Amino acid sequence: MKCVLIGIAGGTGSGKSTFTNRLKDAFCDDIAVIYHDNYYKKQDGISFEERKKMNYDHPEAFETELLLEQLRSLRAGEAVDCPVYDYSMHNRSQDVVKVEPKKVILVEGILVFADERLRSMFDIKIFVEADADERILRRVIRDVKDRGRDIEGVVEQYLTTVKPMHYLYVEPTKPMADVIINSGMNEVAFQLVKTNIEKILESGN
Ligand SMILES: Nc1ncnc2c1ncn2[C@@H]1O[C@H](COP(=O)(O)OP(=O)(O)O)[C@@H](O)[C@H]1O
Ligand SMILES: Nc1ccn([C@@H]2O[C@H](COP(=O)(O)O)[C@@H](O)[C@H]2O)c(=O)n1
Repeated sequence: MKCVLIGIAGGTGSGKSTFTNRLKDAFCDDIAVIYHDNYYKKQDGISFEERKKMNYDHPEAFETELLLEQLRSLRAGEAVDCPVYDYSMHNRSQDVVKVEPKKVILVEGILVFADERLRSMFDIKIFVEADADERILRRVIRDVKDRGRDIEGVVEQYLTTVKPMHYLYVEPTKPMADVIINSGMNEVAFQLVKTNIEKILESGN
């Protein structure tokens, strides 16, 4: 079975997960979805207070080697146990999620195009963009509602690490994408990608 890997990158709050989850809802178990965030390095030996202060927007924050290894396994037709990240603890949880090999695999994350080894595995590269002010406003609401954060902490983290790392590592990957979409809610972009995936799933390879 030929496996098609689709990378979905973009800044924090741009709408990557929104776009990815719409595709997942459309195709359910016919496709696999992997989130780079689940591959943030394990930080068991560091206190919660220390973990809180770490830079989570630098490529070194991720165990990308494990993601590469698991994507190779999936391409070879083997199921993998993906790690699961707990944002409220700033650490990996004890859980794993079994992901079965599929003909189409979506890989989503802020930095999935920043690592050349990962970038070169993608057959299709999509970048979701949104203005920085919209992204941070969405992030404040999401982080407080869903990720156990307070407003002061979100603002401090944004100014010290998220914003500078975005311009150093995320934004420069935008021109590397095959397609740049202006919103995770863009219906035309969604239909184009959906049709493409349908064709891949219908093809006999
Ligand atoms: N175009 C949009 N308009 C309004 N809200 C949006 C839009 N895109 C995403 N959101 C909301 O913003 C938040 C962050 O979006 P998300 O898709 O999780 O971004 P990302 O995965 O890129 O960080 C979510 O609560 C989502 O519902
Ligand atoms: N412990 C952590 C780990 C990551 N983050 C932030 O998550 C952002 C990436 O996820 P998106 O859904 O927003 O793309 C990234 O910008 C990290 O700063 C965190 O806050 N805490």
